Amino acid sequence: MSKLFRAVIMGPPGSGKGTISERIAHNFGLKHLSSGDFVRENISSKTDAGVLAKTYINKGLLVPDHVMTRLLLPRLEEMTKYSWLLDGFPRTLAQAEALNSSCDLDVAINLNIPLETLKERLRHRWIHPPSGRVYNMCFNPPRIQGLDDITGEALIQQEDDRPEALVARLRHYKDVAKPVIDFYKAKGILYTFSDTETDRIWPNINTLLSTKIPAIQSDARCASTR
Ligand SMILES: Nc1nc2c(ncn2[C@@H]2O[C@H](COP(=O)(O)OP(=O)(O)O)[C@@H](O)[C@H]2O)c(=O)[nH]1
Ligand SMILES: Nc1ccn([C@@H]2O[C@H](COP(=O)(O)OP(=O)(O)O)[C@@H](O)[C@H]2O)c(=O)n1
Repeated sequence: MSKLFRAVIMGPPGSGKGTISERIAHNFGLKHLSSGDFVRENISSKTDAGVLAKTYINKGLLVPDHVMTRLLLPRLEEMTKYSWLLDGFPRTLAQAEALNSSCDLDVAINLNIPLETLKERLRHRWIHPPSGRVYNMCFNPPRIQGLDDITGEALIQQEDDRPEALVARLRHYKDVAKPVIDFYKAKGILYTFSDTETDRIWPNINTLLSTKIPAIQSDARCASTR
């Protein structure tokens, strides 16, 4: 049987994980699994995990490991036939270890973006919650201001992108990410990309994945979930 491709993409809030994941999903035909979207779906449908998660997100904190793994791992079990890219999970060493016991990763992409760039981007980030589509009023604005390109529905700014929650999120990210980065470095699968622009990072990621993915059988591929 041919091998499926499994990757994670890590980086602080605003580092471009969602933007780059969409490009990867589109170019390489992987499933893009966004942990942030899973959390938001659970919040909207008011599941127990969603109600609990919301109390942390509103404070700019990470959702506890046991809640995140309970949300995420069952979704991965539904994906055993597919190649996928997991965006935003793991965020902590405990999550990385839980993931490690359920599957073998091929690549861990780590986005290293300066703090000032992150702050600036998130100030301008607007999303369309039902689809998870992400816009930026400067970098990729919607065709009509304030409205989603596909549905014409209103865009919103997420509570946790507001400046009060943002600084706490960014600080917390740094503390918890270091052991995860070290974990993947020790496994020899860590690839770090540093720049202020997604468009400069993207060609390097594209080249890396082109060397890793061709071996995958075409019927194991599938379109992005979005
Ligand atoms: N100015 C600028 N904005 C970007 C760039 N890359 C992504 N963005 C925007 O920055 C925000 C954060 O990107 P996103 O992909 O949501 O990051 P994530 O939080 O890591 O998933 C979004 O509004 C993106 O449209 C870039 O190179 N330049
Ligand atoms: N592994 C994860 C993933 C998301 N989350 C929470 O869900 C929020 C939204 O996730 P996201 O990946 O869309 O957003 P960013 O924080 O990258 O902008 C995060 O800010 C965290 O509060 C978490 O706590 N742990």
